[in-house]
Amino acid sequence: MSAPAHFIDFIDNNADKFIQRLADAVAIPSISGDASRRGDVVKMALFLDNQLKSYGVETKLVDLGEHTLEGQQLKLPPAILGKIGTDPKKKTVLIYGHFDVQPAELSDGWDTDPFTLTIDKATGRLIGRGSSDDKGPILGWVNILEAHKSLGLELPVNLKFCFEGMEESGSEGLDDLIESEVKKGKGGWFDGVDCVCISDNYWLNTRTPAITYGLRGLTYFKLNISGPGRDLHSGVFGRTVHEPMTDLVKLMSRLVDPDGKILIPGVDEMVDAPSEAERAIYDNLDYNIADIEESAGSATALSSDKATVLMGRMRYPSLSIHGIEGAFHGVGAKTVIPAHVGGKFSIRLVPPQTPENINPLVVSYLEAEFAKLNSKNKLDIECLHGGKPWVENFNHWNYEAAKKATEAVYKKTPDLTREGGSIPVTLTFAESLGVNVLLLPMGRGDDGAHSTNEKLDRSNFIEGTKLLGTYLYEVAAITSKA
Ligand SMILES: NCC(=O)N[C@@H](Cc1c[nH]cn1)C(=O)O
Ligand SMILES: [Zn+2]
Ligand SMILES: [Zn+2]
Repeated sequence: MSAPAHFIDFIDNNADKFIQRLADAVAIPSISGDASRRGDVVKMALFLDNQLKSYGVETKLVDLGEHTLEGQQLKLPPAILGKIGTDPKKKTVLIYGHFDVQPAELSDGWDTDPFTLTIDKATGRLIGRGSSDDKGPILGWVNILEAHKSLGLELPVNLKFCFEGMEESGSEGLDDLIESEVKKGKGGWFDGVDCVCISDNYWLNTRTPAITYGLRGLTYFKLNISGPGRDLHSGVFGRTVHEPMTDLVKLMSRLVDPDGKILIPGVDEMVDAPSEAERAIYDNLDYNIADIEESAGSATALSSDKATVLMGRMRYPSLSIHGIEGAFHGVGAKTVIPAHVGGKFSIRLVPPQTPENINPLVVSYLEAEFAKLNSKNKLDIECLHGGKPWVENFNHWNYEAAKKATEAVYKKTPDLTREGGSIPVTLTFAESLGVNVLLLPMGRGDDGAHSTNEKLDRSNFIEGTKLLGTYLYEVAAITSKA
């Protein structure tokens, strides 16, 4: 059962309206990691809830409690649970997405205001924070609902939705919600779910659609080093007191080599080398070094061997240094010794690594390295958040449906990929619901998620909406034969 032609036509004929809806969503700066933007994350939840309701979805906003951010006690933004259709003869597909975004400032190097969707007519790029990660994909589902309601067309499957506003900040509160719904059994929100579909990642390149069966996990650290009672004049106190920034830079330099090797004993060693057969998977993906260098915007790939680069992203851990809170970073030449600095880094994890088995290695290594500095400053190691990696069985009708839908819409066989990023809730869905989980990306490898000038190509938004809709029809078709 392929998607009806009038559904496909509706998507084409309403493309400009869908892009306006994306512009309205991008205009809400729903940055979950910024306490001053918490009201905007809630505003975005209400915007999305309203859209879902207007196309016939029964929803509930779930209070996830409170958390501490930037020293403030804040209410977590609500999660949105939704459902439409209860036909026992149909499969039930659970859709997950997130409506929060990463921080973005014009001064980071954006060419346009990050929270005004800018349409580049020449390239078809829809530029704005969240366009690809993840407002475009979640609005793809809304577009599908609108099409079915407007056309008086029955959905081919029952749908349940779980949308959250804290994904970019560790999905706080969501695991507890899912687990408490699952515990309710028959009456629980996720009762009857047959499979899960998540659209929150990217193709490998700019040409070939992808289906994704793995994600890396994450553990995120902040190393706080403090000493002097206040910021000091470097002319008065330089070579006079232990400097927190000097200690921190030394410690951070001992985490990872420039070639990506992780220096914390036991971390890289936990992961087996690939077999010949596994290596062949990476050799055969439609990908070349030029793709990574084009999307990175620089000819700086760690190797000229494509399988090595791909495995570095998909099946090995990586350690990245993100920034230093409290360090002088303004214009000019301020001669300050910062009194407190907080160095941030994270490790992307792959099976069998988890925050539980990796964090003790990180903490004991850093404590030992700090002791070697003989500094009188104080070190405090904070783990900000974490999540486990996930790898799925792709020999399943859920993946078959996604492959057929991709072939129908894009006339291409999709790449089967593992993703370097993390979506902590994926494993929770897989384990607590016991059903197959699939990632079906909408955007391209050069979208620049989390970066400056994030974009979603117009064609990916429109064809991607058709893809997600067609996938639902293929789920219905495949499972009705089984
Ligand atoms: N599109 C998924 C995504 O970007 N996930 C984030 C999750 C995260 C964790 N901490 C901060 N963000 C990712 O960085 O992979
Ligand atoms: Zn995302
Ligand atoms: Zn993201």
